[in-house]
Order: sequence, then C-alpha cells, then structure tokens
Amino acid sequence: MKYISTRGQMAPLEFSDTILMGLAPDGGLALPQSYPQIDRATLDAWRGLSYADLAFEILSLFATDIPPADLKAMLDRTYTREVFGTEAITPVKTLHDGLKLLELSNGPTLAFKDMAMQFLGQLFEYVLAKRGETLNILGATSGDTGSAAEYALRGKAGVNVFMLSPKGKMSSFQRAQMFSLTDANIHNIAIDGMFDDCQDIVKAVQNDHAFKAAYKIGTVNSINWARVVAQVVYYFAGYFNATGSNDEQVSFCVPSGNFGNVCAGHIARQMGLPVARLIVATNENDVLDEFFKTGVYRPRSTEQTFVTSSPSMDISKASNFERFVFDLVGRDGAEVARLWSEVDAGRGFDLSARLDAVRSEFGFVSGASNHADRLATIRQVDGEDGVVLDTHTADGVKVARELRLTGETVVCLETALPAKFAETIREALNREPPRPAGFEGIEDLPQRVVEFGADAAAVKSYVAHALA
Ligand SMILES: Cc1ncc(COP(=O)(O)O)c(C=O)c1O
Ligand SMILES: N[C@@H](CCOP(=O)(O)O)C(=O)O
Repeated sequence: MKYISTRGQMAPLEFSDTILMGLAPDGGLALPQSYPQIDRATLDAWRGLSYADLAFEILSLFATDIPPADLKAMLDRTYTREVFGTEAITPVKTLHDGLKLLELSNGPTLAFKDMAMQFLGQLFEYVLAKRGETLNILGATSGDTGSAAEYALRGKAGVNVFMLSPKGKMSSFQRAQMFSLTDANIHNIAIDGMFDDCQDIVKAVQNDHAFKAAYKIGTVNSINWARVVAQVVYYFAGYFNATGSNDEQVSFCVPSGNFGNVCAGHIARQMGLPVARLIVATNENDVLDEFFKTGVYRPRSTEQTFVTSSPSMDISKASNFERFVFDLVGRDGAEVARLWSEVDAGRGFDLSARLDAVRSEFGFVSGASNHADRLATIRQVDGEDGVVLDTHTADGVKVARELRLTGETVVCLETALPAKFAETIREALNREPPRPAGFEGIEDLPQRVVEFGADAAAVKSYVAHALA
C-alpha cells in the first residue's frame, strides 16, 4: 500500500515514510492510494477476534512495509488490559433507551487519543531504531492530544516533544496532566491564542522544509496518518460489540473538532463496514455542523472561536476535513489545493452542489450542542442510567438522541472521562466526577511551561535553542 497527498503533488510513499513525514511536502495530508475493501467473508472471520488481533488484520492492510511479525508484536504490546483496563479494550455500554456508548477513554490519559497514540509511540520507537534516526515532535493540542502524546513518548530515546496548547483554555486537569511532567524530552509551550493558532504554527513549521529537515520535525497530531488509521480499528470493534451479526447496520455519532475521529469512521465505512450514517456532533464551534447542513465551509477566525465547556472541540479549522473533501471531490488533488488556497486566504468554499453525495454516498449528517444542552444531558444520563458523561461525550449523546431514526442502532463515541472536566461536572451534578486511581492531587504538582504569542518564528527559535 502506497500513500499520496490530498493536494496531489507527492510521489507515492511507503507507510513508514508517511508516518515520519507529517504534512506532505505540498502542504496536504497523506491518504492511501485506495481504501482496502473488506468483503463479507473477511468481516465474518474478524467477528470475535481480540482487539489486538483485529488491529493486526486491519493495520496489516495499510502498514505493508512493516514485517507482519514486528507489527503483531507492537500491537500485542499496545492493546492490553494493563494499558486499557479491560480485555475488550473498547467495551460498549447500552443506555436505557438503547443508545450505545463505545468506551474509548480507559487508557493512560483518559481520552480516546490514547487509542492511537499508544500505538504511535511503539511505531516511532520501532521505525527510528531500524533507521538509526531521531525525531523531534512539534504538536498542537486543545487538551487531549498533548497529554496522550507526552505520556506515550515521555522518556523515549531519540524523541523530543514540543507541544503547543492554547494558553488558559484547557481544563485544570488537562493542564496539570501535561505541565506536571518533568521528563527532559517533554517541552510544553502555551500559546496566546486558540487551538487553531497552535495548529497553524505546526503547519507553518511543517511547510518550512529547510527547518523541518534540519531539526527532524515530525508530528503526533492527526496530520499523521498512523493516528487516523489506528482509530479505524475501533469502528470495526465497536460494530462487532454493538451487533449480533454482520447483517446489521449501525450509525456512529462522533463528537468532532479536528475531524480526525470521524474521518477514521469515514474510512471504515469506505472499506465496507456496514455503517448507515456518520453523525457529526459539534459544540458551539459549529463550522462542521454548518458544512454538513449547507455544503458551505466557512472556517472562523480566532476571535470568532468560542471558549466552551467542551474545550477539546474548540476548533474552527478542522484539519482532517481536507481528507474527507479529497474523497468528496473524486480524489482530485488540484481541486483540494484550490479549495485550501481559499481557506488559507481566510475565506471558505461552497460545495453545496455536492451535498446530496455528502449524505447519500458518504452517509454524513450533523448536529450541534451548547453549554445548556451539555449540562442537561450530563444530568439526564446520570439520573436515568447512573453514568457520568464527560462534556464532549455529552455533546455526542445530545446530538445522537436528536437525530436517531426509529429502529436505528446508534453508537456514540465516548471521547474522554469526566474527571478531565470537573469544573463542568460540578456545575451539572453538584459533585465531583469519579477520579481514576493515580490522578489524586495532580493539580497541586509543580508545573513547567513556557509562553509565547501566536508566532511561528518564536516557536522555531525556541525549538532550535532547546535542541542545540
Ligand atoms: C475529548 C475529545 N472529544 C472530541 C474531540 C474531537 O475529536 P476530533 O478532533 O478527532 O474530531 C477531541 C479532540 O480532538 C477530544 O479531545
Ligand atoms: N482535540 C484535540 C485537538 C488535536 O486533534 P488531533 O486529533 O489532530 O491531534 C486535542 O485534544 O488536542
């Protein structure tokens, strides 16, 4: 399997090259030349596999330049009860009204990012050791990618992590998770701006080819294809857990920000997983909801982006949306490059002529949730089912209940645990959320972070100095 760029100007690459590359040299995102197709016999053979074995079956279709035994060993080390808390790895919980929750947040940092990041940590170590290379990660986080990456890569030889986060916008738990790490290879940088400013800096540095090569800059964001493909696995696992046979269809409802999670669902559907609809749930930052309702993509500026109580989704320029649009426009890289030149110029684009295909061919619909909805949903699910949702999952449950059709099986992705967002849980339930063992008093630990304006040059100079 070889990888191409959404902007059409990259010579096909192998999987391992793609994961070290980050952004493609033409500014686009890597995707496979085609999606492997899963027939019914294969789907039948996969039902009942352990998570690690299922991950091996799926990832071996994509990571074709890694010897199968090596890939299997990495996956067996990653998807264990010790790391993810249960044998099932991603168990499904059913609420009283039949809505299902796919638990993705039982890993080391309590958010779904661990699902892919724990594997990416193994993958980096493996590929870098094979090549005798080192890598310096420059990442952007709105709260969860940062801690997942830092926990997966802390103390690893040959890897440094420089993580940009929006100053003062994450929850106190998220800040503590990242800023209390003392490992020498972890560098936290708070940026005066929103997540989009952080991601813009990451992309600007990726597009400075001389700097990128000189300082061996890589990425852990969903820019990195390995992040997305590892997330494809839990759509298959969730489907098998939520159904009794492969004759059934399910719909997935996905709390969305940077569009990486639901992009993996789109890929699973393109591979042939029996997915009826992909329901995109946004918070008050509803750029994606607007697109899926109108076909118009209108990214907002930092000033127009709200700080909300589901802060990890405070995103107005969804990076992976480009991967979906590539498929939507018939994999025409020149057209994607043209559309993103509009985005880069601060404008958007209008694909309303393709809205029928968005719904009928690709199965996308959407809805939005706000602070009041979030509080009401957290209270309702706590009262009726005794389950405390985190604020992002609450956005998903609200939208799933609003859009669910009669007889439709909907699986809502649980993207974080409530302990990460205690401020809002207290507001909703007037009590503390359950806190998993090992995180007691984390907010009281000393914190280590430097601060900059939204300035790529300042970040580059900090990275260069730290690596000197
Ligand atoms: C808890 C949580 N929920 C939802 C999202 C949205 O996921 P995505 O950016 O993949 O759309 C994120 C971060 O991205 C998150 O951290
Ligand atoms: N919500 C994310 C934002 C970054 O998303 P990614 O999937 O591209 O890494 C976060 O929590 O940091």
